[in-house]
Amino acid sequence: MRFASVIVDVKAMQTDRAFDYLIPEKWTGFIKPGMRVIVPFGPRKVQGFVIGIKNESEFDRVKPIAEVMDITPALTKELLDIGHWLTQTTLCFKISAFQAMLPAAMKARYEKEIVLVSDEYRPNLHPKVLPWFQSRRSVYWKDIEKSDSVKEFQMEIERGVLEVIYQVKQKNKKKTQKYITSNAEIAELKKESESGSAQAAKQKLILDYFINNSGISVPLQELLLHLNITDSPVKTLIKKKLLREENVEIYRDPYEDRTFKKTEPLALTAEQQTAISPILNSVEQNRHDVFLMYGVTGSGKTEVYLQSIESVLNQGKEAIVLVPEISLTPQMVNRFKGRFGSLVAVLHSGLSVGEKYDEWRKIHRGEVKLVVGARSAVFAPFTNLGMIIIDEEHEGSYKQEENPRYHARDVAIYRAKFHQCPVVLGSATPSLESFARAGKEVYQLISLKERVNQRPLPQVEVIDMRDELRSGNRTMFSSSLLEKLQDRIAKKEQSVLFLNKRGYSSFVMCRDCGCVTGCPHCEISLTYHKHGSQLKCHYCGHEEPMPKVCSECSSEHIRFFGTGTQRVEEELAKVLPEARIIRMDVDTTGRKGSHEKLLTQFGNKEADILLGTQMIAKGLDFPDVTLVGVLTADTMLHLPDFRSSEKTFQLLTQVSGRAGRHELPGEVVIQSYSPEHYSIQLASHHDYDSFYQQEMLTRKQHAYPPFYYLALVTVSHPDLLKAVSVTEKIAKHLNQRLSDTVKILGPVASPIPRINDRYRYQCMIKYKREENLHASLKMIIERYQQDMNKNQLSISIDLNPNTMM
Ligand SMILES: Nc1ncnc2c1ncn2[C@@H]1O[C@H](COP(=O)(O)OP(=O)(O)OP(=O)(O)O)[C@@H](O)[C@H]1O
Ligand SMILES: [Zn+2]
Ligand SMILES: [Zn+2]
Repeated sequence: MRFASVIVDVKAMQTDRAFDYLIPEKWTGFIKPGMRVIVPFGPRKVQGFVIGIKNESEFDRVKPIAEVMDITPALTKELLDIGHWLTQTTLCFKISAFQAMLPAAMKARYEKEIVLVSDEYRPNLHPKVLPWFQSRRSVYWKDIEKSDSVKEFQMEIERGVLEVIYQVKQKNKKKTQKYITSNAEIAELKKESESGSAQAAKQKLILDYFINNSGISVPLQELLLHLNITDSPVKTLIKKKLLREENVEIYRDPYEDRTFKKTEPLALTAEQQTAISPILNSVEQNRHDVFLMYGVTGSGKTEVYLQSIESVLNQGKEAIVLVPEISLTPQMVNRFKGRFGSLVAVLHSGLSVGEKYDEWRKIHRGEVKLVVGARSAVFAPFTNLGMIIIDEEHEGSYKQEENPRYHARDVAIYRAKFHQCPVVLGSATPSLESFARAGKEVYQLISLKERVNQRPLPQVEVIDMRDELRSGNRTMFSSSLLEKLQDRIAKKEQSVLFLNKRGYSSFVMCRDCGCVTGCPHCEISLTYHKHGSQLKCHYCGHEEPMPKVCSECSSEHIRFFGTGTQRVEEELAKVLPEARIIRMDVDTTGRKGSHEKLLTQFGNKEADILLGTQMIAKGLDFPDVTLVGVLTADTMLHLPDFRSSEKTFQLLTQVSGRAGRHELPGEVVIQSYSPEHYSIQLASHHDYDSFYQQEMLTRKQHAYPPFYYLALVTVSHPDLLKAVSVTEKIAKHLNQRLSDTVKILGPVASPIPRINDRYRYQCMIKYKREENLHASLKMIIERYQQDMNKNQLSISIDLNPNTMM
């Protein structure tokens, strides 16, 4: 008898281990580690992952597996191993780790179809499989499941002649395309071709094509284009039964209606050449190195990525490129698709569940060699990885803020060690952690200090907005910025206006009593949305109409403050009526494809000014942009977050980097209420090195990363006293168990003390090396497991928190 060790989908401490299940006779040899199964668990049936197969079980009453969900393993051995590692390093449940590595489409139970990959494989199908495909190309798995041929099917799938497709229910039906195949022996085609009359010249052309490419199945459109013919001779040949047409399902390719102009590798500049050579070296020698490519904005990092990837693909290996969600702009995608065409899969949150799954399938089947994607693309199921690149490596979004709370950089390095291949971390403003590691030679530092062709970095002017106010300017545009905007319009050049929205939004305040309208469920002010004149809570989703009078003092002098992009757009229209403006924010980019449409319009010079939030800060490369204006540089500076200076510096450097990237020189205007702050001053001088020195001093002084590691325990409960008392006990427990070198801060209220009617308390642990930490934190979860299951208590543990919020 054979048994499977299964991790079940029940998220609790007691069930976070493998359970034994009997493998029914007919599934013996079929079930493999990495497959998902349905198993009985208590009175219910739950999903689970098989992590191992064994001949014995130490238990005597072992229940059998009820159903098999996969036909080939969903997770490779490597990914299973990563799952175990994630469990240990992020303290998540094993099941959460495994689920995080699969596309959403595979998290649910969908109908499975088995599809013949190509008609040419039909004659060679296994005799037990062949009858199913005699006159069809696809069969439902639920029909096969009942037969005695499951193992043969599995073999054929592993061989790549059959494919499993999960039918994700979608509004739009599957897409199909007409394919043309020859329907007769070559000899017959030849006979027809030679007998042809003059008016059948077109037919001869087609016949010769199928004679020379025997067995080919070609999309009709492609054939017509290739031979420069209409479809009527094809139809004639189909009527003569010499050809046959068939509708074939095509992938839902989100980029299909786009043509990508093929690009060739550029001749590298001397600096790029120096930068790429250690990377190529590492690729050639299959060595695991981590490179930190520190290159100023516009220094041509992307070209270095592209040519590094080329060397990996030439070796027959695969590569992963991670980019932050927000900079996964069409411009960025175009650069990879333009160079590597259909070898590229793209994964990001803008795709539908079905599209994501289709992209994932291409990776799983080995049809693509490169994936460009956001954070979770680091789990792409490649088996022969040759490189992982992380662009904008300093970005906070590489850290997942829910279980498993992993950082993509750590996963990338872990995978690259396994595959003995390099990791390239790229940024114009590396995170302090990474730069410090490069300083200690844990990472190899590669520097690109100049822009391509020695183009200068833009001139930056910092404006003190308090002075503007004093001199009577009450608008949100300093006179200098306004002048420069006018100048650009006159010269037919373009400008980018950036509004830093994070940590700052339009709130409603009573001018008589100063009362700010807050969310009734969260300790945070409501945000004003002009559309529908609504107030919304960005944490719990609560909505209410804009009040007419103050709820405290009944005054009618109630109005909204702050500068949303809509407000800026309106103000701009007043001071610069002639300007053509494109606004990009969550409201204008909500619909699919609108993001891209707006950028294309801007690229076509249909507007003078691109106005937007974070989403325009990165990755954009427009030749005629010669002015960048930052309206409010300091909105992030005062957030209760030890990274606020670093984030401000990074953001200002990135936005400034959008100006003057091509022939025309660029200029930047930064408006601020605290212009003397070092992160603003040093960003305006493009001085990363000094910023690094200064910020490291502060971090050292206050015992923050990279000098100390952090762990954050957040406790929440509807009852304030309960939240406080649990946090107190946790702090005490940690104090007793951990060494004296550890600093434990708290309990204190979280920066947002209440969300969704739950009070939040936290306790922060600062440590350098602490053997006992993981075990002690695990004990906490065990201790409170019952309370968490039954009494609405929630405890979250974040090792390496990215924000303190
Ligand atoms: N060797 C080269 N020769 C000519 N042009 C180049 C070369 N390398 C890069 N470029 C061009 O220089 C511009 C800037 O390069 P790229 O966008 O790769 O910089 P980057 O370092 O990735 O910038 P950022 O960090 O600001 O996004 C691009 O338009 C790119 O096509
Ligand atoms: Zn009031
Ligand atoms: Zn709320």
